[in-house]
Amino acid sequence: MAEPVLSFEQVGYGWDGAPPLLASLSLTVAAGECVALVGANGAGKSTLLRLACGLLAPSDGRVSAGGLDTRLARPSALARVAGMMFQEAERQLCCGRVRDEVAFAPRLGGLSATEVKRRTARALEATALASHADAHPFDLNAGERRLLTLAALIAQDVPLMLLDEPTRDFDAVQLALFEAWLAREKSAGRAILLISHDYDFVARNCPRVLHLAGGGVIADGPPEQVLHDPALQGDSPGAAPTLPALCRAIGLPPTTDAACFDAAWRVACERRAALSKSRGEA
Ligand SMILES: Nc1ncnc2c1ncn2[C@@H]1O[C@H](COP(=O)(O)OP(=O)(O)OP(=O)(O)O)[C@@H](O)[C@H]1O
Repeated sequence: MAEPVLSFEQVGYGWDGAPPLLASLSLTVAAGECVALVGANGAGKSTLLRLACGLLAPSDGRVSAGGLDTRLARPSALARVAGMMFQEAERQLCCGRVRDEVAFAPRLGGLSATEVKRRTARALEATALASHADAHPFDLNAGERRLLTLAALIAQDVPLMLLDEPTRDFDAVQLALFEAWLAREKSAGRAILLISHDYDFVARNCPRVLHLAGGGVIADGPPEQVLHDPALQGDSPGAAPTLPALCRAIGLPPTTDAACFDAAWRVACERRAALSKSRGEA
């Protein structure tokens, strides 16, 4: 079997002076997987993403990204295998022009001027930012700034992308663009680990969900299963995706697929009508 793009082996991590945040945590993410990391505020999700790309080093265990031990690999080598979108886009923007921001990683990676230009143009096109190429990043709106961080990752062209609440600034059009991009990346074999508190988004886009709580992964499975775990509901009450929550409320098997819901609802209605008829009810 191919080596996973990301692996955590018995990883522990704690901030100085605080109790351990993560303990004996193991997980793997393979090429082509789009995995959501969910859990309560403060569970350690952003910390886990920073460990995954080597911005933090584990106190115990081993983190490997693209086959590199993040504790031992050079930052320049790690930047060729993993890239991260921060929770606040502003915190990772460092250039005065949109096109320079997108070109930053390829340029730093020593690529030829032609390749830097090609990647930059492609990333600006994919994120609908080409018309803003000469703008200052802080003159963009919040969703566009978020798209700019995505463009920078696209230009970095890494096998592992770590996205911290990628959809939080998007309007409906930007969200649709992002979801279309995600679908393409999954089929192209990119490994994506993302954090989200939007469980409808997760149910639509992530076939696998990890629930982080108490320092470890306490559930790992499809959204229908993990997002309805009472433990997660306890962490984030009322956050279950709306369609499965509706199924649950009216006694149908949970689904995130509108067509399946429709079919199950019709069958339930027909059964109910047949039952009423057999009882001689009006
Ligand atoms: N630089 C830091 N120094 C000390 N403690 C920190 C630091 N960054 C985060 N923490 C603490 O670590 C814990 C986990 O933070 P983290 O941001 O990883 O959680 P999270 O699950 O991503 O939360 P959220 O959903 O609110 O973004 C929190 O208690 C936080 O206060």
